Amino acid sequence: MTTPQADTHKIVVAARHVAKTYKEGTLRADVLEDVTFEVRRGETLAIVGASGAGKSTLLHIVGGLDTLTRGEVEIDGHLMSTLSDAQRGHLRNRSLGFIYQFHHLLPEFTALENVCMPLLVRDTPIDEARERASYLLDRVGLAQRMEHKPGELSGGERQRCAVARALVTKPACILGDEPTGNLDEHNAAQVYDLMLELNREIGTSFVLVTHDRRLAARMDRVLELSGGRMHALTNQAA
Ligand SMILES: Nc1ncnc2c1ncn2[C@@H]1O[C@H](COP(=O)(O)OP(=O)(O)OP(=O)(O)O)[C@@H](O)[C@H]1O
Repeated sequence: MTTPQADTHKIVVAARHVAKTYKEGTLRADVLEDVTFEVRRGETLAIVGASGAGKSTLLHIVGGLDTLTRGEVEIDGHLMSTLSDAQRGHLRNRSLGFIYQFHHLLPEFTALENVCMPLLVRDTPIDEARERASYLLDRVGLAQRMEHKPGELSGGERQRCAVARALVTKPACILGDEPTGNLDEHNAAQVYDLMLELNREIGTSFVLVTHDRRLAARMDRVLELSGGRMHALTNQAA
């Protein structure tokens, strides 16, 4: 079995010369001009940048949720552009996990059911799904909250549940768009602690978009998106 430390040279996400232009009638916005970056197995990367710089657009493209105008994206060794829609969907489900600013948990299901869901849709036997989901909920400090529905959890607890749900399939990389943007400083730091702990334990890479330079500085590398391009920043606390 591959240990988290092994194979750290493997590239799990690569964006090469990615460009994105939005066109609506005569309006044209060149949001991404030439974006290139790579993420290695187990690496944590923060993407910062001004509002409107194109961070969410980039994450959507990398996650296969939006199309690019030019360039290419490779996930876990597969070039997205060479895949059919079904294959792309399959790759996304198998290799990527997503965490958003708002948890997107299903309100009518318990925390345990929410975390089991990504495994059940892949036909994992229910007992195995429950065991894996319970383990992760325990790891994010929700062992006593598994039977609670999202409405019965605090904001921080809901976000920790979303972290467990994103990691339950052991994806190669998690993409997070302001995953703690809705939390106060204390809860945001706690969720980052957990993500970094689980990153070390499971070996899943993280690419997180954040406005918070201090949280960004806790990642292995920080890249700034500006002028439609990526710029490496020295990683030091703000
Ligand atoms: N579907 C769309 N059609 C046209 N323009 C869009 C569309 N989606 C985003 N844009 C524009 O692309 C630019 C980048 O938007 P994006 O949401 O990627 O920025 P961001 O860096 O994530 O910003 P923020 O930090 O405020 O969330 C913005 O100017 C936005 O108005």
